[in-house]
Amino acid sequence: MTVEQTAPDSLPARRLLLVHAHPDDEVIGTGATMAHYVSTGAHVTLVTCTLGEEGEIHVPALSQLAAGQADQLGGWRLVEWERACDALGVTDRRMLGGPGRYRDSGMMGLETNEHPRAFWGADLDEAAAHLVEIMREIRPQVMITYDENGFYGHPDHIQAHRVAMRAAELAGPDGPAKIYWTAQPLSVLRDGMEAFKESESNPFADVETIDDLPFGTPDEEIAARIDGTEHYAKKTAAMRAHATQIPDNSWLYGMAGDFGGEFMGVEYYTLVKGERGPGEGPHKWESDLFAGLDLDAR
Ligand SMILES: CC(=O)N[C@H]1[C@@H](O[C@@H]2[C@H](O)[C@H](O)[C@@H](O)[C@H](O)[C@H]2O)O[C@H](CO)[C@@H](O)[C@@H]1O
Ligand SMILES: [Zn+2]
Repeated sequence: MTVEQTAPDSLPARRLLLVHAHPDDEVIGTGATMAHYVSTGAHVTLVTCTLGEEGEIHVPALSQLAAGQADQLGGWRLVEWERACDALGVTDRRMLGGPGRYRDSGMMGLETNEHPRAFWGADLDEAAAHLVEIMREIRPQVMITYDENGFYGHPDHIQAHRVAMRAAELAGPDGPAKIYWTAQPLSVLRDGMEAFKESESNPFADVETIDDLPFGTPDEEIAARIDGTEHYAKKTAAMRAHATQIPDNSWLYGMAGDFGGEFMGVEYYTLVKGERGPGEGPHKWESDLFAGLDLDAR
């Protein structure tokens, strides 16, 4: 956990800020991207908004930590999160407002959404102010967060989107010049559905077509494709650190098993602020989130 301020003049030239909702989101959606930028010398700052107190527990020996029993899952996931960040090489990792300030709201519509510290009910400008403070310290040129649906509709993901976008607005010139939202191209989802058809743990088992999924972006609306396949071992180690959330038989390991494919090793983004830099392929996808930026300008 980074607690001391980072001296502005000690910052590397490229600075990436990621805003996620729960411990484990960072690796599932952006683990390869984070490992890639750490390995190429950029400063990567992860801000996670809750401790994930309301999560499932896939480690039977820890089942009594659950919210309805000892209510210690948040503290345990904090340690999982630190270990996952260590595996990715991310040293600057922070909880929004400090560990425990905002609580995991649970799935949409549950009573836990009304908990007095539930992130879903947080005051937007108060929560954004914590992030503005980090932006003023780090001055990230690039920020990654979720789309307005939080990628799949979880209240904490939707709130993380709102807080991140509000903070970028309030931070003015210290805010990011480019903002990306996590995305999955429809072509990759289609390939994934085909690839998992015969698989025992199939994430697509409950859907007829990819149109039934709460996420998916037309390929032509994707702006960036970040290839982190060389960081296979780091991403898998980071996923294993989140053992309460990602069981050993998770379909995610099936995707990671095909790490060289367009699944876990490659991550995609839409660009919602800033100019798209030079790109490749039929849709001119950027292969670098800092493409087109004048890094000396900040
Ligand atoms: C990836 C992610 O955002 N996970 C959240 C999510 O977890 C889901 C939740 O436990 C649900 O009850 C399960 O059926 C589903 O499989 C899980 O992905 O919501 C949790 C509660 O808010 C959160 O702790 C977890 O990080
Ligand atoms: Zn989440």
